Amino acid sequence: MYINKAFELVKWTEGQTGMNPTVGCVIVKDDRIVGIGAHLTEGEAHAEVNAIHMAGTHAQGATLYCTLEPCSHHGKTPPCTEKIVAAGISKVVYAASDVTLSSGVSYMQSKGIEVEKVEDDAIAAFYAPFFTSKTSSLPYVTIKMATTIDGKTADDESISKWITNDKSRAHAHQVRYGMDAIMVGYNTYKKDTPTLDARLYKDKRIKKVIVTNGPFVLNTQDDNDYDRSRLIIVSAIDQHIDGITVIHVPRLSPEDILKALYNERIRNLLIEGGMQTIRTFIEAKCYNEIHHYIAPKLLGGTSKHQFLTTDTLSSMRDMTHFNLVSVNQFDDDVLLIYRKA
Ligand SMILES: NC(=O)C1=CN([C@@H]2O[C@H](COP(=O)(O)OP(=O)(O)OC[C@H]3O[C@@H](n4cnc5c(N)ncnc54)[C@H](OP(=O)(O)O)[C@@H]3O)[C@@H](O)[C@H]2O)C=CC1
Ligand SMILES: Nc1c(N[C@@H]2O[C@H](COP(=O)(O)O)[C@@H](O)[C@H]2O)[nH]c(=O)[nH]c1=O
Ligand SMILES: [Zn+2]
Repeated sequence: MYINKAFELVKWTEGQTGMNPTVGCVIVKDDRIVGIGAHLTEGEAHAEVNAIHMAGTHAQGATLYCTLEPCSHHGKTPPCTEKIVAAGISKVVYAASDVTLSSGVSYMQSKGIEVEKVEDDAIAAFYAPFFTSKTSSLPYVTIKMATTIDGKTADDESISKWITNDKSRAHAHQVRYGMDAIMVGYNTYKKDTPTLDARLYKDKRIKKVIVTNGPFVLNTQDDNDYDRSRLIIVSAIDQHIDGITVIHVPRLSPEDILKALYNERIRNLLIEGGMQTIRTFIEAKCYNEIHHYIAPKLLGGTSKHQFLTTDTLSSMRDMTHFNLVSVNQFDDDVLLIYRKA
């Protein structure tokens, strides 16, 4: 139960720790919370250190609950395990193992601290993108699309607002909130001038990435009211645009685009379309999850704006399989979340 309180702190501070994971920590003594802490800013104190600071002398003999295994390495700050020992904590409970760093568990145990790992599916799922990205040095890629039941993403005039209902779109904003960047193809940018923010959460931090063969020209609407520092243009041609980050990726392959975005400190990437862009990432197998919102509507027509068309039809033998992760319902809409099998 206290581990869930530590996870609440993670949800409050999600998205503000740059390349570091968001971590929450609660210190409990005699069934009373004596310290709480979160990692608030990259380069500054870790969650455990903030919680220990708050607990003061109450940390002596207390149990520390942390969403992530306490670190044991000298990074931008000293190891939390040393602070935990020095503070006199007698038990540490954590949920997610830090697979990218050497473990501090045996060090804490050697100092007489009881250490327990609890299994928590929600916390494990929360950290999976972080560790996947850190071990691959590529962003964790979520592809999102909103379609009718016949798989259409826009009408004949390329208008797509709106296929899904308000609740689905509010959920999509919640997903956006956890992202470092949202990417669309140039056609979607030209057609929609999407804001690609999590405005329901008053979030202005997420980068907006547009992929183009170039040259890129800013839409009038963006020219007037857009914070240019949020824009990243991934372009096949070298181009300079005042106040905007333009990354030159000559071949524009999904692999090269992802490497370039990781170098821009993007760990968690949402690709929102359009379907030409999504197709190149699906065909190159450059994604980790697919979020498919389906509205109970039909648009009909041929292959135009069909969410996925490919040159060849797979055989039963070599078709792509997915694992269904979850099914969510928003009034009449559904959201299916898949991962590669
Ligand atoms: N329902 C939904 O979920 C969504 C619907 N939409 C709708 O989809 C429509 C637009 O989709 P669509 O026409 O498929 O286009 P896209 O938005 O996918 O844009 C395609 C263009 O992006 C550039 N591009 C993207 N990736 C690459 C790459 N890897 N290599 C080279 N160029 C790349 C190229 O532009 P260029 O060569 O010109 O530089 C390409 O022609 C709009 O009507 C929009 O409203 C969009 C998003 C989501
Ligand atoms: N049409 C459609 C979506 N479309 C996506 O949302 C973008 C607009 O985002 P914004 O300008 O931030 O509100 C649009 O360009 C496309 O990427 N999303 C959905 O959840 N449901 C929908 O029916
Ligand atoms: Zn630490």
